[in-house]
Parts: sequence; C-alpha cells; structure tokens
Amino acid sequence: MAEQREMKEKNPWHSAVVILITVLGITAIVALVTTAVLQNKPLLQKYKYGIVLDAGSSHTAVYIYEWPAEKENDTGRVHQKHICKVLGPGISSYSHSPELAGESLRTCMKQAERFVPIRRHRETPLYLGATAGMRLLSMENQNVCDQVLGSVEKVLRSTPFSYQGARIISGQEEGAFGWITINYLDDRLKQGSGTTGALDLGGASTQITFATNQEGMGESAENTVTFRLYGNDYILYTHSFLCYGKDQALKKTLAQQAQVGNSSVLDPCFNEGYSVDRNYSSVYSSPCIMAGKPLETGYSFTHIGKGDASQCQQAIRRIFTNPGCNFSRCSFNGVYQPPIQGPFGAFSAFYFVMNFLNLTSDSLEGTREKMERYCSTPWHQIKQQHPGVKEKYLAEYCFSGNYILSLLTDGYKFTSETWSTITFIKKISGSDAGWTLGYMLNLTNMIPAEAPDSPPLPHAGYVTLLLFISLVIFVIFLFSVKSLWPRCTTQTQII
Ligand SMILES: O=P(O)(O)OP(=O)(O)OP(=O)(O)OC[C@H]1O[C@@H](n2cnc3c(O)ncnc32)[C@H](O)[C@@H]1O
Ligand SMILES: [Ca+2]
Repeated sequence: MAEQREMKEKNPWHSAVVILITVLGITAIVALVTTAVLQNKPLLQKYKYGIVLDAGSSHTAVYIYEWPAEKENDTGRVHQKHICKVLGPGISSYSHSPELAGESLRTCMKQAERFVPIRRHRETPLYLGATAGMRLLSMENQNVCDQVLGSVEKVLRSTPFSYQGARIISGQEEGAFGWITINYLDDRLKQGSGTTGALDLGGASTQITFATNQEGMGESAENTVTFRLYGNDYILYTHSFLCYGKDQALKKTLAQQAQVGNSSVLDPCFNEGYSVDRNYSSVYSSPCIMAGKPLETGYSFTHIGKGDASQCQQAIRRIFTNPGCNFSRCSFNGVYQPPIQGPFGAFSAFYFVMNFLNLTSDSLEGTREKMERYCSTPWHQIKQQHPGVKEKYLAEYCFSGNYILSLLTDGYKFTSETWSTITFIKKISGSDAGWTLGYMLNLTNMIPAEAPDSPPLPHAGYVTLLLFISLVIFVIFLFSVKSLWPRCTTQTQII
C-alpha cells in the first residue's frame, strides 16, 4: 500500500501540476479557436445603396441597388433591392411639355426615399441614363431634348440623394454594360472562364454584345470595347441598332406595307379579325422612317390583320437592308459582326414576348411552328384566351414574335444549332438583366481591374488548420509527459 502511494506520489501523470497543465492546454486551444472564429465573423452588416434611372424609349424605371459596405469589390455582391416603374411613357415622349418629364419621376423618387435608409440618403449616388428614345429626340430636335434632360435634372437634384448626372448613354455603353450586368450576376467575371453574350431588345433600339477572341476585331473599332476586370482581359464585340427596337421595327414594317392614299392595309403580322383605324402620320412620326415619308400624311387608313406568320417574316426581312458588306462578314445594314460565340442571355422584350408566347425553351423549328399557329388564331379568340393582358401588347405579339425570329436568324445569323445557346431571361438571382447595374458598377469603380488580394486560405480552412496544429502540439506534449512516467515508475521499483 505504502509502495502504491509512493508510486502515485512520484507519478507525474497524477500530479496536480500535470492536471493543471492539461486544463490550461485545453483552455488555450479552445480560446485560440474561438478567437480565430470570432475574428473573422462579419460585423453587423452595413449596407450601401445606389440608384439608377433607366430612361427608356417606352418607359422609365428606377432601380435601387444594395450591397454590404465592407464587400464592395467582391463580385456578385450588389443586388437589386427594389424597382419602381414610372407611370406614363418614356421621357422622350414629353417633347410637347418637357417640364412634365421631370414631374413624372416624383412618385418613384419618393418611393426611393423610403427604400434607402435616411442615414444613407446623402451618400447614395443617383444616375439617370437615357437610351434610344432620347437619341432619336436629339436627332429630331436638340433644343427640346436639352429641355427634357433639364427638367429631369431639376427634379433629381431636389431629392436628398447624391445626384451624379443625367445623360444619353451611347449604344456601345448600353450593350457593354448589359453584358457586364449579366456576367457579374452570374459570377463569371472573377473566374475568368467563359462569359455569356447579351441580347437586349428595347422599344427603339436593340443591342448584341459578346466576348470574342482578338482575331478579326481590328476590322471595326467602333464595334470593339475592351475591359480589364478582376485581372482578366475581355474584348467585346458590340453593336446597337437604332430604329430596330420592337416599336420602331413595327412602324418600319407597317410604313413599308402602307401606301399613302390607300384606305386600308392588310397586315400579315396581326391576327385575322383585328381592325383599327390609324392615321398615316402616326406611322411616319419617327426619324426612323423619314425615308419614303410622303409630303401629305394627313390621311387615315384601316389597319386590318391577316394572320400569316411566313408572310409577316417576309415583310420584316425587307426592313433589314443589305447595302453590301465592307468587312469579312456582316449581320445586316452593312454592319460588321464576327462569328457569334454563345451562350447568350436574351432579355427585355426578347423575354417579355417569348415568355408570353411560351417559347422560352423551344427549338428554332418548334418556334416557327408555334408562331404560325399563334398568328393564324383569330383576334377575338386571342382576346378571349388572355382577358388580363394589355390589348396593345396582345395585338402586337404576332408581329413581335416574328420580329424576334427574323432579327435573330436573318439579322444576327443564328441557326438551328446556335438557337439553343440562347436563354431568354428576365432576372438573374433576383436582379433584372439590363444595362443599369453594369453602368453603376462602372461609375462607382466597384469592379476592379485587378483581382483583389485574397488570404491564401479561406476562413474555414484557416480555422481547421489552426485546430489541427493545436491538437498535434497538444498530443506531442501529452506523449512527452507520458514518456516521463514509466521512467519514474521504474525508478520507484528500483528504490
Ligand atoms: O431600350 P429602349 O429602346 O430605349 O426602350 P425601353 O427600354 O423603353 O424598352 P423595354 O425593354 O422597357 O421594352 C421593350 C418593349 O417591350 C414592350 N413591353 C414591355 N412589357 C411588355 C410585355 O409584358 N409584353 C410585351 N411587350 C412589352 C415595351 O412597350 C417596349 O416596346
Ligand atoms: Ca432599354
């Protein structure tokens, strides 16, 4: 017994010191890991905001974006918090009373004041970008165009936000920023791998933008945009076709079918049974249709639907001119276009129309067949089937679907094979596809040219490694203490 007590006394494993060291060791490891975890835990999230007004030809929309304050330069962090659609037409339609253009924005701007926390108002940048409607107005009457911009500027300056300017953006910017938006939202820019091309169909213009390799891009400098984003270089092909948005294309197609003096126009792009009286001046009231405009347009005509998709496409094909191509290859109107490189995201009216027609996942042949069927359905039946849909949109879907088919195939040269690379999209991760997000990211320098330095290990990996090393040290320590024990025991036995 005495021997045993002596052994226990001499056994360091049972001594108070060793127990204390063990407890301290475990406590130290727990403290170390807890500190590592807490150190990297995000602080209470603080958000920043940005507002962009998309002053389109058909309407204006106010987009409010939000992002975590400390993650500004991380891709995919900015998202759309709210969209407010301004009531009434686009600002370019206020040419007869420019001051009302600004007034039309007030309701949405009041809404924006509620969506952005008051303490952030002063620092929130506010931009307005106007697109094809204002480009056309500036061609028609620069003075009125300036008055409209002055009127929206006055109202935007009166808001509590940090007003950064209202301007007409170029077609190149519209295309390139649309491309940035969808690739940013898809989180493709940081990876530096494949990107998605952008197809945007507005009311007055349409844009095609895709990344391409350098070969051949020297052919047309005006169609080339280069970016360095997150350390990757991109060469983009982009073109904006003014007057080829769906409203202007409809006017062009109708003007080409109408002969002044005729009291009726039989239109294959409208359903049979459709019949509306129109004035010739409404058809020719656009700088897009100046050519061929008769001196006397004060007549009216009855616009009658005939409902024939293939005839409609023939009529549409005639609005794409073919003046000869001065480059190695062209899309239409003598515009350079390198071979298309998919995949593509097609948004705005591409989506509205194809979604309504239930054509977002059909083959090219399937799309043609469905269009034939839709156009040949009598107008009264179409109205019966879709009682909740705005009649103007409903009447135009036969034209719009055929226009999209023709623009993509006859215009941009998509084939049965490449058609399947197009995805019709409205939103990506809750944010609308369109040029506004890319525009704001660019103006606020939120996409750095070089990839930001990141720690060699992700946070979880860092904590795991720390835990592992601590455990190894602790185990080594225990073994070294234990290795003393038999020696002590032996000594005891000898004694
Ligand atoms: O880019 P620009 O050419 O300036 O024009 P926009 O910005 O005003 O054009 P949108 O993309 O907002 O809309 C494109 C067209 O789609 C129309 N549109 C909007 N919603 C629609 C819907 O649900 N169904 C059919 N057409 C729709 C709208 O009237 C325009 O003619
Ligand atoms: Ca637009």
